[in-house]
Amino acid sequence: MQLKIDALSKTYSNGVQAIKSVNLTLSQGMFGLLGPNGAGKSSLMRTVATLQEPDEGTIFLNDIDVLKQKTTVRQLLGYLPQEFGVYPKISAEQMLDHIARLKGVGNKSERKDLVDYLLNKVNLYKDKKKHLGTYSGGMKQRFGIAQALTGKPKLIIVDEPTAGLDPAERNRFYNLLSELGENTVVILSTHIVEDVSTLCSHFAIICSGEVLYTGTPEDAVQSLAGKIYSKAICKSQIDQHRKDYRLISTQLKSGSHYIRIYSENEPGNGFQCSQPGLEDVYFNYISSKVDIGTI
Ligand SMILES: Nc1ncnc2c1ncn2[C@@H]1O[C@H](COP(=O)(O)OP(=O)(O)OP(=O)(O)O)[C@@H](O)[C@H]1O
Repeated sequence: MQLKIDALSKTYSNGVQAIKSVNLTLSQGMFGLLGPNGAGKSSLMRTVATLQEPDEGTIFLNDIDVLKQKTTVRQLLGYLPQEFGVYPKISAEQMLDHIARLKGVGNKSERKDLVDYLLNKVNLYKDKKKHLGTYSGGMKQRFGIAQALTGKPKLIIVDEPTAGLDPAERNRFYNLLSELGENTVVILSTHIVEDVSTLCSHFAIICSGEVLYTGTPEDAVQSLAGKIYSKAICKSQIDQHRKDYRLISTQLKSGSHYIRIYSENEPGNGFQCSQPGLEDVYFNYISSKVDIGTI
């Protein structure tokens, strides 16, 4: 399976250009689409999920023309949108049964087996009779994955699934997502760097509708080796350092302000060379587009 996006653009009627000539090629496995709020991730996801039209460009899933063969794509698609509404007075079991029926599983016992299998997979089997309205945020997200997996999808899109989950539930969710990549293209849209470093073999950084980087997390981090420097400073010195250096992030740790800068050469002035991380890669690209103080 391969998903190929070429020269995709979208401008909304209010004039916001949410996608700017995006080119991306995704193979099977987990692909992270990383970007700050408003980067255009959901616009891109909705377009790939056949829910909105671009102004220009093409998307192919193998030889299927995604923008033209919508019904074919929908049969192969599992989608967990950012805003995943549930019917509060229906149990998980009833809802999944209904979704399986909509996805064409007509035989009742086959459907029951499928629903049980999926609920077991997302660790909700024991809660299957509970109304969805009583589920916690993490349980709802796991249910969202179960519904996205109904019908053996070849393309799975999960849009910011870990936002708002506590660390334990996020871990549970990571484990679940890590199993999805085999034989499918999985696109995970997120603004959380850890989501990408934990799960994704490939990723892209997107900001203001543009793809700024695409590759593996390892290569991205390696490209910054020996170029990230850090030091602790007073808050009042931040603005001056912002002027003097290419400041890529500031962090408050135990009451002290730590800054990280990108520099091709040894900057002196008390800076220590620091091991780069994926967060540095992210901020390094994003800071070229937006004021990191606003991220
Ligand atoms: N239906 C719409 N009409 C007009 N503008 C829109 C619409 N949907 C999104 N936008 C704008 O397009 C830009 C990209 O938004 P989008 O939701 O795709 O980004 P995102 O990366 O998913 O952000 P977030 O993480 O906040 O959801 C933003 O400026 C947003 O305000």
